[in-house]
Amino acid sequence: MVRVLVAGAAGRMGQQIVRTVHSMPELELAGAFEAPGHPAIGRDLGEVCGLGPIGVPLSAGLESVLDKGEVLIDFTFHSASIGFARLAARRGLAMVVGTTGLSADEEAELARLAQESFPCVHAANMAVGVNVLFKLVEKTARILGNAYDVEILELHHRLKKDAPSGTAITLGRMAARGLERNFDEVAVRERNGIIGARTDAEIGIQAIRGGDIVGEHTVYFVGQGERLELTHKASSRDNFARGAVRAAAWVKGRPKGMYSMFDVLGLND
Ligand SMILES: NC(=O)C1=CN([C@@H]2O[C@H](COP(=O)(O)OP(=O)(O)OC[C@H]3O[C@@H](n4cnc5c(N)ncnc54)[C@H](OP(=O)(O)O)[C@@H]3O)[C@@H](O)[C@H]2O)C=CC1
Ligand SMILES: O=C(O)C1=N[C@H](C(=O)O)C[C@H](O)C1
Repeated sequence: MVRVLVAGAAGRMGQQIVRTVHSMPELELAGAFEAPGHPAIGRDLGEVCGLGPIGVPLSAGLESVLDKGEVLIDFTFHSASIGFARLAARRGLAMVVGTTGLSADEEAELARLAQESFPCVHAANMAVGVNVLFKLVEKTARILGNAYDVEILELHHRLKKDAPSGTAITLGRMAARGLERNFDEVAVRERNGIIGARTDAEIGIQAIRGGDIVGEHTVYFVGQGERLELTHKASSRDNFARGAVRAAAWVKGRPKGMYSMFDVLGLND
């Protein structure tokens, strides 16, 4: 039995994770919370998530449920995730972090805290199909090489706060790895005005926002006279949540350190 805590449990991903954990007998929904002051605090979590009453209240803040759980699943907001990681580090609480939009400093702090104090799975996308796409993009970039321009397009719902998506950034990093380029040096995140010809090395990323698009990513390898497009389309949040819950079961009892979904899925070369 894995005792799971869910951060941001009234959010889009939080609700989906609650429903997924609730459906799995090998996992126990030990606690769930929103930030103090959230209007749903005190309500039955099952009511909040459309399950009907389950006898678990939505609590106020991680500290109020910290002692009840073994693994914290976090899909919230970059600054909140870092706060949770600091608390997890003090208690040795395992974490699954799906939150995107972390700054470079926050990414580094999360990695340092995990390496020093607790096991953590961190991935911009927990869907199996996207993690296969990450591998395909690295391999495709290595095969096609410098003769093909790499461009990435991502589409998400109108309420998404960060851009470009964490998945698009990871796709860029995988392409850069395959091409032996430094992604941070070659990434181009916006184009506007008289920008001149495209450079050979750049990897472009564009973001579209609208309606209720769950998440779509395409990597274009554009050559002379042909192009290859690799696309993933999510039509529900279920695959993200199932990946996160699989990671939670996997990470319990692991040595402290930072892990990815490649570790969880056995996709490391
Ligand atoms: N790795 C993956 O597979 C995926 C990652 N994501 C990422 O997950 C994150 C959340 O996405 P989504 O669910 O759509 O966003 P939502 O805004 O719907 O949910 C986030 C929830 O976290 C809450 N929250 C914010 N700060 C705190 C805090 N300090 N303590 C407790 N709860 C807090 C929010 O409350 P409030 O509304 O009051 O701010 C909200 O309920 C994003 O970064 C997104 O990119 C999304 C899908 C898949
Ligand atoms: O905010 C979202 O919705 C999503 N965010 C993740 C990201 O930024 O990559 C993953 C998924 O595409 C949905």
